[in-house]
Formats: sequence, C-alpha cells, structure tokens
Amino acid sequence: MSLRLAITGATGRMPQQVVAIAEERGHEVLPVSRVSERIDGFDAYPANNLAAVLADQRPDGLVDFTAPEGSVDYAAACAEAGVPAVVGTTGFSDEQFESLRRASERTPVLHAPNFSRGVAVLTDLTERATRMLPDHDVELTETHHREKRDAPSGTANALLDAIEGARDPERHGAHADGERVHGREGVAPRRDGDVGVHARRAGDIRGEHEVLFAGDDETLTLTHRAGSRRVFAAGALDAAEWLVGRDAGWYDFAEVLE
Ligand SMILES: NC(=O)C1=CN([C@@H]2O[C@H](COP(=O)(O)OP(=O)(O)OC[C@H]3O[C@@H](n4cnc5c(N)ncnc54)[C@H](OP(=O)(O)O)[C@@H]3O)[C@@H](O)[C@H]2O)C=CC1
Ligand SMILES: O=C(O)C1=N[C@H](C(=O)O)C[C@H](O)C1
Repeated sequence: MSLRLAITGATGRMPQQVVAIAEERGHEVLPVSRVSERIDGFDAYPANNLAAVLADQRPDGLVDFTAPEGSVDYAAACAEAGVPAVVGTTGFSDEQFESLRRASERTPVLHAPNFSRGVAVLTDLTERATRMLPDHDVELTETHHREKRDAPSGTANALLDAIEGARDPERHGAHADGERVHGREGVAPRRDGDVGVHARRAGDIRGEHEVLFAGDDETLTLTHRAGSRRVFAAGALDAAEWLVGRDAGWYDFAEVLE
C-alpha cells in the first residue's frame, strides 16, 4: 500500500526518521515544517497554514511527532480536513490532551506515547507482574537523551497508569492507595504502595524504561531499551497504514498490534 503522508515537524529527530522509513516503504512524503527554507533537498509545506495545505494536497494521513502545542493545532487542522492523524508527541497537559481527543470526534486519531512493539509487551508484563506480586514495592526509572523536554516520559506515565489500573484494592490492600513519588530528597521514607518515579537525562540515549518489583527476598526487573529511533518511526508508520480508511474516533497502538 502506497500512501501520501504529511509529516509535521520535518526538521526534528523523530520526524526525520519517519520521513526516511516512509520513503523506504514507498510512501509519498509531504514534509511540513515551521521552517520555510529547503530541508535536505525538498521544500517543506508551511506548518502555519496546515489546514489549507491539507485541503489542497489531500494526503491520506498525517504523522506528528512535535510538541504538545503544535500537535493540538495540527490535530485540529486534520479534524477540519478529515485527515487521519497519528500522534506520537508526549508531555500534554490534561487540557491539551482533551483538545486532541476532541479532534477525534471528526477524524481518526491514534495517539501513543511509545510506538515500539517491545514497550507494548513491557506494558502487558508490567500489568501481569503488578497483579501477581501484590506485596512488592514498585519503582520506575526512565532514561533519555539530554534534549528531551518532558519528564517523566510519556511512556513512564503510561506504565504508571498500567500499574495503578492493575492494582486490585482487595488484593493489594494498603498498596492500592500509594502515590507517584517523583524522586526523593531529605527524609523521605517509602510509604506503602508508593511508586517511585525517576527520570534521568544524559547523552544521546534513545529511551530506556525499567520497572522494578522488589519484595523482601527477591527482585524482578523489567527493562526495555530502544537502540534507535527507527523502532518508534516504524511503529508509527504501521499505525498510519492501519488508520487510513477508518471511521472518526480515538484509537491506540494496542489495536494496531492485535
Ligand atoms: N511516541 C513515540 O514512540 C515517541 C515519541 N516521541 C515524542 O515525539 C516528540 C518529538 O520528539 P523529537 O523528534 O525528539 O523532538 P525534536 O525537537 O527533534 O523534533 C520536533 C520537531 O517539532 C517541531 N516543533 C517543535 N516545537 C514545536 C511547537 N511548539 N509547535 C509546532 N512544532 C514544533 C520542530 O520542527 P519544525 O520546526 O520543522 O516544525 C521540531 O524539530 C516529543 O514529544 C517526544 O517525546 C519521541 C520518540 C518516540
Ligand atoms: O523523547 C523521546 O526521545 C522519547 N519519548 C517518548 C516518551 O516520552 O515516552 C518515547 C521514547 O521513550 C522516546
């Protein structure tokens, strides 16, 4: 299947990977950027007039890895033009996320904080371990490159949601009421059920997520490491290929992998 795909944030790290893999797969790419000069030998379409670009060019879909404020505007333009949107951006406020969801009332929108298949498995295993180890303490650590803006990562937040969702108040007892504790400093004893969250930023690390389950006599560590951004870009394009032709609505990456 060959698609015409608009790709926003064309100067960015993830968008450039998406462009490269889309071209490898034989898709036609319409790069969109806030920067108007030529990029790597092709002109980008202007991001500040995306609705008009979409109306004129009629792409089959749009793939967006930018920043929350950009993604909200781009999703609104997709809703106006009826263009399906795959959004990989993280770091949304609740209000921004609500805007994204509103766009899905008019066009298909698929958002995932992580398009790696390995992280989809990590999420499943984390839910399973949470259910099977109700008395273990849980701590989550994520590590990313020095340029990353948001913390904790979108993936870490999704893993925290998965842990909290898998806790059964009857089985987990006091453990079910813990809070997310972001780092610790000073006198900071662990309270039953808290989930410690640790965000490290260093070098060009592509993305690592580790969930530690620790009991009195054993520990279990589930770790995912991304070796390159290609894995995220490939997953996002799998999602775009799956999303085109669907009804307006809100979709997630797990549905693509079913
Ligand atoms: N879901 C997933 O699997 C993954 C998600 N991500 C997320 O993707 C996003 C982008 O990451 P990354 O590629 O590293 O970031 P980059 O900063 O390298 O690229 C993002 C691009 O978005 C555009 N942009 C930046 N700020 C704005 C803004 N305020 N409004 C509109 N456009 C903007 C710029 O492109 P231009 O100026 O050309 O328009 C920029 O180059 C982040 O939120 C990151 O967390 C990252 C990896 C995997
Ligand atoms: O900014 C990144 O690089 C990444 N962001 C995503 C996140 O916030 O979870 C996914 C991946 O870990 C890389």
